[in-house]
This record gives sequence, structure tokens and C-alpha cells, in this order.
Amino acid sequence: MAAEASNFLKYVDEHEEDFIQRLAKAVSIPSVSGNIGYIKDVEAMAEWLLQQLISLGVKAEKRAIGQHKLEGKDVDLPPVIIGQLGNDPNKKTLLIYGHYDVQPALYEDGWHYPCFELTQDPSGSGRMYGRGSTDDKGPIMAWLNVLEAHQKLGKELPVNLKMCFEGMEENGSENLDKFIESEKNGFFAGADCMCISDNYWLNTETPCLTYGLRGINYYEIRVNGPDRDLHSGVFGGTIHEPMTDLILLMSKLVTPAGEILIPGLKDLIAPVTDEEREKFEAIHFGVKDIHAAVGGDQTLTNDKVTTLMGRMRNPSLSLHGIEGAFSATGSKTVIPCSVKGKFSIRLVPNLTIKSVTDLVVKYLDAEFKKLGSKNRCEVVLGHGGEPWMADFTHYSYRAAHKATEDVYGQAPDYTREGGSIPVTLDFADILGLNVLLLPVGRGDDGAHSTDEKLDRDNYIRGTKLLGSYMYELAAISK
Ligand SMILES: C[C@H](N)C(=O)N[C@@H](Cc1c[nH]cn1)C(=O)O
Ligand SMILES: [Zn+2]
Ligand SMILES: [Zn+2]
Repeated sequence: MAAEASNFLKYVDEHEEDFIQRLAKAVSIPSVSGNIGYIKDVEAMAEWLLQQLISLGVKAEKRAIGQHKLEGKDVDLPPVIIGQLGNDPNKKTLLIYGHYDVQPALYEDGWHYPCFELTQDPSGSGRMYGRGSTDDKGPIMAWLNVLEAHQKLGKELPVNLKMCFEGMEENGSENLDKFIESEKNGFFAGADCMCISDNYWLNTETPCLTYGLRGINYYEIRVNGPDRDLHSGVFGGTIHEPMTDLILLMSKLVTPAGEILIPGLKDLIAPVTDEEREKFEAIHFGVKDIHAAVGGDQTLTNDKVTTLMGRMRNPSLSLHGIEGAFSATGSKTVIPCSVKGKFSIRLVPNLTIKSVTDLVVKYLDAEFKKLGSKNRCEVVLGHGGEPWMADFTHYSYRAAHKATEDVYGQAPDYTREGGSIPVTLDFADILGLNVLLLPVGRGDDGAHSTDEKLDRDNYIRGTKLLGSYMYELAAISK
């Protein structure tokens, strides 16, 4: 461990409670980017984060990045917050990214704790529940904790730090690529490498460094029929029903065993190399880790490597929901006039947003024609992100490896994330940077799920990890 880091680590140990209060404040702002009803909260979260950064000595500002359509209305995109601390030509410059928006959360979905109130597990396990605790407010707060420790200790950071925080990650990071492009020779100039903390360990015990992400294509199948909802007793048996068409189409996408049924898609996947397989075999993981994380034994196979490849190396297709369908309690006998089926496909090398979309649209159009329905059907790509891979032999990974050993007393696993952070590829390609994914949370944190949580130990040691990584990065030769 770099000796200069020791009083930083001591500060972290002495300020655990303050750091938890910081996370509690962040979680209390319901910054859901996908619903129009939360626009004010997303703005409030951006403003609170900006003020936190300024109070920690960061030269920070909010940047507007245009408008988008939300629930049919034109509204401002959440601002990007950029900041800089340190500009010493003798130091390396690290760029960090995080997102201050969160997935939706409703108590009725099955939460056991208030969704937007950081709640400590009463049994004393150290679990801290709340939407955004692990994705991605916990990691952002961990960076802020690092800054606070240095400010209060009167210590300079060992590297120059540039920061970019967005509020649209959970909805496709719209326009962020354009912002990065426009600031390539401006704000982002001079960055040596990049670190993103926005994914999770594979299990509950082994820290990891992540060098790959699956991409994502998010689709809607829109089936429109009559111009109003109808009584099924009066009109059932007389018209083509949009829900019936949609369910049929959705059933043609994937089998219960997870096999994607879109013709031609498999042929586009890059063949798996021996080196890749060896990397998967070396990971500390068992299907029991998935059983623990999902609270059931629903794994498709008991084989470790097949399971890991299912998550990291193969595409997957998930059906998410149907907008416009009756879903409340009770027995409403309605025929919905217009429904939108939502599904996504996780992309792996060499699948691209376009190649997959071409196949999806062609296939669903043909399947719809086979139904002979008089309804109208349209397949729309909502947002897309390409898959990404990094060079994990880069000095930034070596620094993070060392920091993990310092903080956790064990070497990290090298993993690929099944989830997507589409802007990672934009940062890597547009700025020409090596990107390291350095997760804080565990595999059972339940990101996007009910009872999302972050363990107190991961939050505190995660703060130490991010700080130690900066020290190792400063010390390592390129
Ligand atoms: C891994 C990251 N924390 C995350 O959750 N990413 C999301 C991104 C996304 C794309 N569409 C909606 N959200 C994910 O992988 O689902
Ligand atoms: Zn997320
Ligand atoms: Zn995230």
C-alpha cells in the first residue's frame, strides 16, 4: 500500500457514519430518469451533487445536453455534471464517470423497505437498502468520500481528477456521446485513463475488475387496433385483438431455455477462443452464487462455465412487460385497443445495434404477416448500445489489481459484466482511453430489483478501494 494513503484510510474508518449519511441523502432523492413525474427530482439530484462537488473543492458545473421525448412530451435531458480537481502536469489525469439517475421503484413491486429511504437491516447484517444504493449512487458517494477525506486532511489528490456524472444512464444516455465528442479537445483533453464504478462483483466474496460489457438493444413491438378499449363480452370473438397478436409475437422471440429464436443472430457471434474460456474457468464462482442472488434455483444449467458464458459471453433476450395491458388486481374484462410489448437483447461481440435490429425487424414483420391480423404492428428500437472490451493488461488495471490486494487482501477476479453501460464504448472510442470498471457492490445487491442494497462494508471498503486505486495509479509506471 502506498504509504501516503495511510491517513486517508484512517480518515475513512473514522467517518463511516458521515459517509452513510451522505448516501442516505442521495438515496432520498428519487431521481428516476424514465418517468415524467420524477423530472424535478432528477434536477434536484443534479443540483445536490453539483453543490456537494463544489463544497469539496471541485471546479464543477452543470451542462445542458438538449431535449428528448419522455412519455410523449419534449423535455430537457438531465444535465451532465463535469468537474475537475487538480491540474498538475507532473501527475496522471484520471477521468471518472457515474450516473445519478436510478431505475423506477414502487413499494407495491414487493419491497420490504421504503424504496427511497436508506434503511439499515435491523438484524445488523450491514445491508443498507434503497433504490440507487448500489446502482449507482453508492459508488458516486464513495468517490465524494475520497474527496472529502483529502480536503479535510489538507492533502492533494495523488492524481488530477476529471469527473463526468450523467442522469440518463438508465434510459440510454441520450446525447452523452455528442457531449463527449464536443468536449473531446475541451474538458476531456489530457485524460490518461478512465475508471467507471457502476457494476458489481460476481459473488458476495470476491472483488473483481471488469474488462467487458454486453451491449443492449431495447425494443418495443407496438400493436394498434380499434380506436378505443372494448368490452370483451360485446366485441370478443368479432375482432382481431391487439394483445393476442402481441403475445403470439413475443412468444416467438425466445424459448424457456433461453434460446433466441431470431434467425441469423447466432451466426453473427464471434467464436469463443481458448483464452476466453480459460479466463472464465479461473473465476471464483458457482451457480450457488446465482441461486443466492436471485433467491431461487432457477439457473438454466449447473455448469459454471456455461452459466458464466450465459451471462457474459452470449447474447440473451428478456421480455420485460406490456404497456397498455390490464395489470391491476381485479377482473377487468377489457380488450386493450393498443399495446406495446417491451423486450431487450444483450449484445456480445460481433453483434451490432444495426445488424441485430435488421434481423429483429425482418423476423417480427414476417411473423406478424403470418397472423393475418388487421391490426397494425410496428417494431421500434428504443435505445441501443454496442458491446465493449478493454485491454486488462493496461497499467490502470495493474494499479486496480494492486489496490484490491491492498484493501481486500486478495487478488481480484477478472470478469465481464452481463449488464450494459453503453457510454463506456463512447468514452473509449471517442477519447481513445483505456476504461477500467471497478465495482464497489456485491453480486447479490439486487440492482434494478426490489430491495436493492449496498453492504456497509462494501461501501466503506469501496471508498478505500477507489482512493487506493488513485495512489497505485500515481505510483505505477505506464
Ligand atoms: C450495469 C449498469 N449499472 C446498468 O444497470 N446498466 C443498465 C443500462 C440500461 C440500459 N437500458 C436501461 N438501462 C442495464 O444494463 O440494464
Ligand atoms: Zn442500472
Ligand atoms: Zn448503473
